[in-house]
Amino acid sequence: MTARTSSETARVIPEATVARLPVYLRALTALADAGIRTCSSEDLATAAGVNSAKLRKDLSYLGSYGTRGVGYDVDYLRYQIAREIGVTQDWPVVIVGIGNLGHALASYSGFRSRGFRVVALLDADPERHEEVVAGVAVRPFDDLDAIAHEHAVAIGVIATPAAAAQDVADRMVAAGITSILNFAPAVISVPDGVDVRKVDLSIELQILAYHEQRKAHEHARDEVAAAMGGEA
Ligand SMILES: NC(=O)c1ccc[n+]([C@@H]2O[C@H](COP(=O)([O-])OP(=O)(O)OC[C@H]3O[C@@H](n4cnc5c(N)ncnc54)[C@H](O)[C@@H]3O)[C@@H](O)[C@H]2O)c1
Repeated sequence: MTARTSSETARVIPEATVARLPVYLRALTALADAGIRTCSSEDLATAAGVNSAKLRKDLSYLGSYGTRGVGYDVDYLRYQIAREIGVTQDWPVVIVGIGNLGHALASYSGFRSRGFRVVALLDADPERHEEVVAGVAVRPFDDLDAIAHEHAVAIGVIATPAAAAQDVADRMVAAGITSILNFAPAVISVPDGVDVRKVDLSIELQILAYHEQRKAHEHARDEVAAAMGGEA
């Protein structure tokens, strides 16, 4: 998604910082759940898995600098980040394609606790209609327009096969949806003003495979070097 601006100050936050804000929010929630009221930037950086200089720079975009010797107030920083991301408000979401992945997404309780309310599950297959997943009935895909308008839906999730993804995206855009989370392995085009985020776990696995391969090469090289050192 594009960088958000706060309604109060209209600052533009770099995209890389925006991507880390939810990580800080999750880390702060864990600290708050553990009863921790204040934390240093080092504590928070460790909990979030980033370095503390980067964390301080990121939080400075929110106008949050902490208090010298005290650190950050956990609850207040949570509120500031949640407000910046926009999760202090309720976001109605529709999920299209209620197969294996759609079921898993629809059943995930973590969306609601982060401010995302699944208002509808839609599928083109009549055999899926009237099934209820996590308390929400699966409805015909053709109901998208009516539902999007009724609930002022801004965010749509695509969990259909790749071949259907562009058509689903077009229908979402026509229904007034301006942010799309696409799980289908397809590149979709959307008009200006519509944000698309793509999630592809197989790409993440391939990145890990690359690192595994590099580690294996380094290990083999070290072994050869050790063997040659032993011969000398
Ligand atoms: N991004 C990831 O990491 C990731 C992980 C797993 C699966 N996927 C992708 O997610 C998608 C769904 O996978 P799945 O295993 O749930 O598939 P699935 O076949 O179990 O479910 C797909 C559902 O989409 C529905 N559908 C098909 N065309 C439609 C249309 N035009 N409008 C509305 N609904 C439609 C089908 O009826 C079906 O219920 C696939 O594209 C798959 O490649 C992505």
